[in-house]
Amino acid sequence: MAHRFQVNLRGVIDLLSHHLYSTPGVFVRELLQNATDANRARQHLEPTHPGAVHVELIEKQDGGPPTLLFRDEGVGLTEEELHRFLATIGESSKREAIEAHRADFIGQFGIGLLSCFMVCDELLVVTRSVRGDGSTWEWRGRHDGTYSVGPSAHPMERCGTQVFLLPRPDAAEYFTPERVRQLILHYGGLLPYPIHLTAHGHTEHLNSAPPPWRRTYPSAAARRQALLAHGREVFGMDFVDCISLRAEAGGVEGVAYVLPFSPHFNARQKHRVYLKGMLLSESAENLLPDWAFFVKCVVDAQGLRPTASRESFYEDATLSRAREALGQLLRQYLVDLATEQPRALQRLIALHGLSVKSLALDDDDFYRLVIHWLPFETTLGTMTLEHYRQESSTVRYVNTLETFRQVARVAAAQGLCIINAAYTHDAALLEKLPRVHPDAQVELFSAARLPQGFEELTHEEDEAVARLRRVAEEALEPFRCEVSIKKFLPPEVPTLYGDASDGAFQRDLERAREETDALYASVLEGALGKRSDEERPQLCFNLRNPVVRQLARVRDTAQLRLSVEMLYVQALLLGHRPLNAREMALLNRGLLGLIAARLDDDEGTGGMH
Ligand SMILES: Nc1ncnc2c1ncn2[C@@H]1O[C@H](COP(=O)(O)OP(=O)(O)OP(=O)(O)O)[C@@H](O)[C@H]1O
Repeated sequence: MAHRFQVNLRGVIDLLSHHLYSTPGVFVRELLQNATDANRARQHLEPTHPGAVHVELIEKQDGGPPTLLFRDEGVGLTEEELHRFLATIGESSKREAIEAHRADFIGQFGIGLLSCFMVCDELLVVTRSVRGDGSTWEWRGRHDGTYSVGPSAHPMERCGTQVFLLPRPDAAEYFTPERVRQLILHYGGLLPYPIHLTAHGHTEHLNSAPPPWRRTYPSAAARRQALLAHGREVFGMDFVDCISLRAEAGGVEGVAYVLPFSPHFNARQKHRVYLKGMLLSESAENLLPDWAFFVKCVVDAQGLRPTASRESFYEDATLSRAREALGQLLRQYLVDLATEQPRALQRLIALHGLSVKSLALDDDDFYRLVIHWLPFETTLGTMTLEHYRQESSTVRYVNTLETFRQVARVAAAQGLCIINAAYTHDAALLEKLPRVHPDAQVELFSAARLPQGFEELTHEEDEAVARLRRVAEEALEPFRCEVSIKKFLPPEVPTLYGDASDGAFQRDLERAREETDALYASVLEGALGKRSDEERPQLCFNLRNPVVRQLARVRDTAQLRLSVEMLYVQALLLGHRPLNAREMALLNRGLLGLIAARLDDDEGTGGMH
């Protein structure tokens, strides 16, 4: 025999309140939404019906928390509908509506009314249907899952529905006039039907003004001021600029605000989104393309679908078309800035360079428009690509921070401009340059090439450093590092360590070999074995440096070797390259050697008293 599932209502309410809804206050949203949907459904039958929502706090004689009443003049419910739609979780009349009308409703899941049980133990619905025989019916539902239906002792004069909420003592805070007013404005401030609130004998029309982007203004400047003021009110910050949004797909309308600070890379902004005038979420993330993280939006959508929690939009084809259209508007904003207000664009790039770079990477036309405005860090300071290309026909860049650190000082002293493209998107943007501007030359710069431009030694100098060269070659042979001695600027730099672009990779391989087991080591060995002599790293000594000149005169071979080893390790450390085990040992030996030599000196001269 088949049995029916039993649903424990308390459990379901608990589930909703803890996992689906962010706060008990959402019951106001659900009731406003039901009243709005009921008004709409009635307008489908009687197009001239005006529709309104009345909310009232009815004081109790005993001084206890007032009863809250939501009243509409919508379609109402028949006795049969009360049983079907109110007593069955997941049943919704809106799902049955014909396709053309279904999209007009906000509700669709048949669970919204349950949210009332987060703040009350008993719910009374009194209703008179436009489709019924004129009688008034009552449905009384309780949090324990029981309900009763019967004819009402208080017949309604007009069709519509009244929902009475009898507060639970611990939820009394939701039943004060201030709180109800604030919740109505928060969730329903943009709803298309007038919402009236009556409390202490006073009635107020709460949503009299249309949303700021739909109002008319005497001038574009007045509109901009009003929209920025709205942004300040909603998000509590002063935005740099505002961009009007409108997308046919999903019927989206609203404003995007340009953030006054640089957000984290790819930090998805939380947008305030309304669905048919009802606040859906203050933290919707999926509305804009990923690159557009420089704006925060307020939008109202007529044709997007909510998720069951109502707190974001459902990912479907319409949402993706809407996202695409909104992205186009933001792109157009940037294009207009580039062509009409380049200074404003530069200010925006200074704040939101990452967003702009990210879009330029995906979009060739936009790239062409903005690439020359984009700033890059170079060995000669930060400059735009336009500035760079005025100075040098070939764009040279390095793609790791280590290489940049290694070459920056020396390259700058030679007047060589090299871009640090280790930042997000920079290397990819530069590599794209010749594709978009065929005359541009772009080159990945290798630190090993830097010494090629250094001044060669004279014959006498060459002879004077012969010993230094020999000792250095022997000392660095175990590290497969070659030695050269030249003259370069600045004189304060004693050595420059340079390797080909894959040098760092080779060093990583060597370090990995030290740290892995035999089997894996043999695999790495294969990779290392392929390395040719041309790829060997090089330590270039600078004879302009006083220490190096002094070294050339040192007679004691052991002392000379120790100094060379220390300069080698120092050069690696300056490039922020991790040391391998042998290099660590070298550093330790060198430091201890220097300390010992210093102590010997002190003892010799009677340094300790
Ligand atoms: N004010 C009202 N006037 C007429 N019918 C109503 C009213 N409130 C609720 N109903 C009926 O009760 C049903 C269930 O309402 P409920 O709020 O639980 O779900 P829903 O609005 O259909 O969907 P959702 O869970 O998405 O809100 C509705 O589909 C509607 O038929």
